[in-house]
Amino acid sequence: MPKFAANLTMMFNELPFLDRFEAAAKAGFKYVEYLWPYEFPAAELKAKLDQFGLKQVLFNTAAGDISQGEWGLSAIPNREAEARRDIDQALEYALVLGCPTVHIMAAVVPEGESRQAYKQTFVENVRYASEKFKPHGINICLEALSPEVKPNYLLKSQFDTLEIVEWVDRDNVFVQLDYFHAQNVDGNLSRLTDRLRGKFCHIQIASVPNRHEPDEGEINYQYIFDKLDEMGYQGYVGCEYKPRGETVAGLGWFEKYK
Ligand SMILES: O=C(O)C(=O)[C@H](O)CO
Ligand SMILES: [Mg+2]
Repeated sequence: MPKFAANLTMMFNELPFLDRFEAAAKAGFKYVEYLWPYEFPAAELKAKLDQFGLKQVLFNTAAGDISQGEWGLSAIPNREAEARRDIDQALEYALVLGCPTVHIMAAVVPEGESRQAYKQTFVENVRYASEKFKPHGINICLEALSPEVKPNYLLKSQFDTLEIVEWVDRDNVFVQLDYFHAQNVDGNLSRLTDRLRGKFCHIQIASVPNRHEPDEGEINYQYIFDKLDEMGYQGYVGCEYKPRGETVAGLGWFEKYK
């Protein structure tokens, strides 16, 4: 049965962020993920995890200056020093939080820039991170984002991500298989899951097209969850969706998994 993680960035927005840990635990979650921890001291977040018996299973490297359209620095040529500081910071947080996986964000590729140069830079920074994280048993995942969500992001298709993972060629670097983006770009989710077998270490879910709870829309998630069980998938499934309304009211789908 899948191990579901509440995404505290997207869910429980009725509450201030630091109150979402208790809400997630009360709703029956044992695991949490969220995009970025850096607004808070790692020790404060760890105390929240411990207070409510939660395990942190994923977070991201810093996004850069979102107001300037940045969405990750690790693929931007000539910004390697900043990217590697972000990677080092992510490692510090992962060690305090006891988090097994970090999503290294790539970058948006501005019109006219060389995608190949961005890919090369990303590979080199991910290899740097792999070496730093490996002694601590921490995995890295890389994620494709659909253009409707993040236009011109370096990774669009799951096969863009697979190309980078195989190019990096390190045993602690994997695909972050977000079925919302995968359905929007690649489709054919069952065959895609088979093709990525052994290459993904973290999954995220949301309905398509509205990115709500997984109990609506065009993806038959029960079929996907059963397939993951049959494959023996042992990772986590991040609930990275925007609740239709009040978060707990939308958790009927989750009842049978508690
Ligand atoms: O946008 C997503 O789907 C993600 O999982 C990243 O954390 C942020 O782009
Ligand atoms: Mg995602």
